[in-house]
Amino acid sequence: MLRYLTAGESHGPALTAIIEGLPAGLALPEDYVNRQLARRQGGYGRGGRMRIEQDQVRFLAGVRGGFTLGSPVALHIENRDWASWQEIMDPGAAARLDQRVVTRPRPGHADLAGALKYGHRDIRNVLERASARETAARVAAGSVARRLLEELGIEIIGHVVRIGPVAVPEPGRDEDILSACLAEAGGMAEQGAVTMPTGVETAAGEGGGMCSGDVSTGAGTSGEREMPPPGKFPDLFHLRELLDASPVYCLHRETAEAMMREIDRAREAGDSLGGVFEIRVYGLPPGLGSYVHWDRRLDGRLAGALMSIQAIKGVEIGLGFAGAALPGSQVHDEIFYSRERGFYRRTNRAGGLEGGVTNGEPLIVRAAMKPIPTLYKPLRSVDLISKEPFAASVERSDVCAVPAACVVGEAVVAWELAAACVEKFGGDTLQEMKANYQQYLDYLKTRIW
Ligand SMILES: Cc1cc2nc3c(=O)[nH]c(=O)nc-3n(C[C@H](O)[C@H](O)[C@H](O)COP(=O)(O)O)c2cc1C
Ligand SMILES: C=C(O[C@@H]1CC(C(=O)O)=C[C@@H](OP(=O)(O)O)[C@H]1O)C(=O)O
Repeated sequence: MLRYLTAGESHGPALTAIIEGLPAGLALPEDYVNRQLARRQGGYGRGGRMRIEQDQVRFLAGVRGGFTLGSPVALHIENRDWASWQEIMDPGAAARLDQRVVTRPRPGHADLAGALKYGHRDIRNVLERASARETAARVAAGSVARRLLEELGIEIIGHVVRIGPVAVPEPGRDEDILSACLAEAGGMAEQGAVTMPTGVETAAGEGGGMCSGDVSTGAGTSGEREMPPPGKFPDLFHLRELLDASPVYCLHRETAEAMMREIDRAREAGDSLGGVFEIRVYGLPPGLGSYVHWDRRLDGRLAGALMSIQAIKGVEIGLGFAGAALPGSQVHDEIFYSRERGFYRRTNRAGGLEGGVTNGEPLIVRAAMKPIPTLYKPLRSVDLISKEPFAASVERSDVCAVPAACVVGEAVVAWELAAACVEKFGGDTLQEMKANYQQYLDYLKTRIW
């Protein structure tokens, strides 16, 4: 079983995570995790705190010479802002508990509910842990999971599709959102797919028909389109470069610019914005998750993980809510067979999951983030102690954090998928896990062809 816990206050000395259940022998360079941490810190609309922090992971246990040992992995991320908060946040008796006390709960944050639940009279005791600063630790843990998935030829990519009222254009009948954005970003979609760069050779390299990674079979597709030969993937390396170059992690250039203008408008108005991001996973074998129990369904686990991210209020898989308005004939992905390709689909409206089990198509999930609760033009609230009406507290804040949340989304999706892989393929060493995976792929070949 793969599990993890995080600890740490936003302005405390550091964030910590402990991960258990990783196989021994997994290469885990700090730089790999740091790259994801840097992406999480990015995104247009972030507040002043991100100019202070420079998140870097330090492994404290479970890793030696850059490889996992099989023992629990402990990791640590320093809070640079601690330097300004030491007196107030000191874990010892010296803490100045009378300083920077917060008593005016912000609507939409955990302030009031948390203070009532834990008996706090200073809301600081709530916001320090409710803060999405915690997501730095989750991204670090998720990066470890992502590294494991790479070894199995499974790759994750996320992009922002909406910020406030600005969304990437609805895809045409024969297009899905990612390929439409790609085409706009420079005709990449036309270049088509390339073979998977990493992973278990047979999972991707031999193209055993497990992974049909065509972006054109994405959710939002109402038309049908032939998929490329099995084992082909979109050029994820290039895609990631394009995405990282966008300040809002959106491929559609015009939309990205409009998103930034909208964030500027919100900032000037003392307001905040939410949005929607989409995560896609390529190279998944059929058979992860299970329909046999509610808590083993992968759709439920993924939705739970995404909903557990601060400010995420909705999750869709595949067509999601749009599917509810359509007849079944326009929703379900018909099954075809050919000698070259085995079983295959021409559409992927299910988003890669049927019955809570991966079906071999790319996974497509979207999450909706509400607007940031802290407003520079604060909403009305009531003082926790005096019960007098006041404008809510203004803590330094982001105006929009959807791009950052997208990186967190990638991390938690990676985690759930890695956990499902560990559950299915097991093994104390990476070598053993890969051999088990290979055996499963060999078995699948006998069923698919
Ligand atoms: C990456 C990220 C950054 C965030 N930044 C802020 C912020 O600067 N100010 C704020 O009030 N809320 C911010 N939030 C949202 C709050 O953490 C969140 O709304 C709060 O914890 C209450 O949880 P809930 O919205 O899930 O109910 C952020 C969320 C994420 C995912
Ligand atoms: C620190 C992070 O995000 C924080 C999340 C957050 C909140 O209320 O969720 C409030 C802000 O905290 P501060 O008041 O210290 O600026 C954000 O900066 C981070 O993402 O690393």
